[in-house]
Amino acid sequence: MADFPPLKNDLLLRAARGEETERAPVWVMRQAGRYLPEFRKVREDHEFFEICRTPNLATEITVQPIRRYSGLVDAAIIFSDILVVPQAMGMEVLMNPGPSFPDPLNTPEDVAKLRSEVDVKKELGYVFEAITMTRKELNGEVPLIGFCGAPWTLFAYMVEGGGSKTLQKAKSWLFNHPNESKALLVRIADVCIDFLVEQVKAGAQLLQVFDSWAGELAPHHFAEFSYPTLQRIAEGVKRKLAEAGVPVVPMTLFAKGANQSLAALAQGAGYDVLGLDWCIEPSDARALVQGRTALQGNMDPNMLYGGRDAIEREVKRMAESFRVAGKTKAWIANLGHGITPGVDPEDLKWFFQCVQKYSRN
Ligand SMILES: Cc1c2[nH]c(c1CCC(=O)O)Cc1[nH]c(c(CCC(=O)O)c1C)Cc1[nH]c(c(CCC(=O)O)c1C)Cc1[nH]c(c(C)c1CCC(=O)O)C2
Repeated sequence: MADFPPLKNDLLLRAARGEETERAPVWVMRQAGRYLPEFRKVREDHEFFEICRTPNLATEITVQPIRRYSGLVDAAIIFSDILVVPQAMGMEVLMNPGPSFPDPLNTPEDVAKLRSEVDVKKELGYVFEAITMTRKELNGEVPLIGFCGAPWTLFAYMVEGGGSKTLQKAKSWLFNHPNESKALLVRIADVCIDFLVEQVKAGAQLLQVFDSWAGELAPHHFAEFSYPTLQRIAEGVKRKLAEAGVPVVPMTLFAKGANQSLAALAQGAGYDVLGLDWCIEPSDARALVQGRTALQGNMDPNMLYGGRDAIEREVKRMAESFRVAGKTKAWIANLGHGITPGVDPEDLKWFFQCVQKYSRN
């Protein structure tokens, strides 16, 4: 592993380990994105996946919000996309403007079109290069988060061929071909494990798994189809890191909409942090996880369109609801999903400032 500048702000890592912190660390999902004029400027000249594949561009965009919000934001997340894993498995993915797969998996026979062995170093080496380059560029200012999509969410994109309101095709697979579906979910999980392990070797200091479509499944279907592969990833990553003699990093699971499954996830999925969407009261989530995991979240991203007073009231309320016995502890402040393109960057700055103010112990 490369030698990196010492970390100056470890709030994120301490909160992820369940510790009390002087204030809550804060970052937001999609913080390097279209709401930032400096991001849109780079996008004028470069395609989305071109940026992902060009380490110095991915590095530049990853650090844009860290520069703009210096001292206010406590983590960077590597600029990439969850759909680089289906690409590594041999699928073509376009971004125009949403994701689309020209040749999705229509039937279980189509699985034969995927690469039988995926060498993540060969297919996704550009991500690892970007991570190493970003760690150097960050100069220890904040920790760097690596990530991947959850098998169920990736499976849904690979079968649907893009976004979908109903997930009719993906669910038809689950219900008509449960065994083939589970086999594919495990195959995706195993690529995710190698991908996350290599991200840590390249310099990622915390890992997040995004199960954006978790809430589309009935809780018992989530338990049957998604949970086992989420557990496989947490177990596999931690075991492989330990075997390689690499310090194990904290892992976050963001299973959007799976609030019914929080207690089960905290019990046995193997993650250090569970991310929350805004549809659950933080104090209720605390009761469900019983102190077994830290929590991340969870302001409704659309609150950022509500004006400064509303943002301030909401952050104050959220910070109180996340407290444990009156203290800020085991909490990573964030939105309940990604920030959207229309947000005024100054309103996000206000959100960060409010978190710093109201989460102080
Ligand atoms: C489902 C999903 C995707 N990608 C991702 C998810 C899981 C999180 C979630 O649920 O939002 C994860 C993701 N995508 C992106 C990141 C980068 C890191 C970050 O700042 O959070 C991360 C962590 C960049 C991106 N990924 C994408 C953009 C915008 C693309 C552009 O610049 O035109 C960015 C900044 C494109 C993307 N990528 C994806 C979609 C559906 C879209 C189009 C819709 C949209 O724009 O929000 C797939």
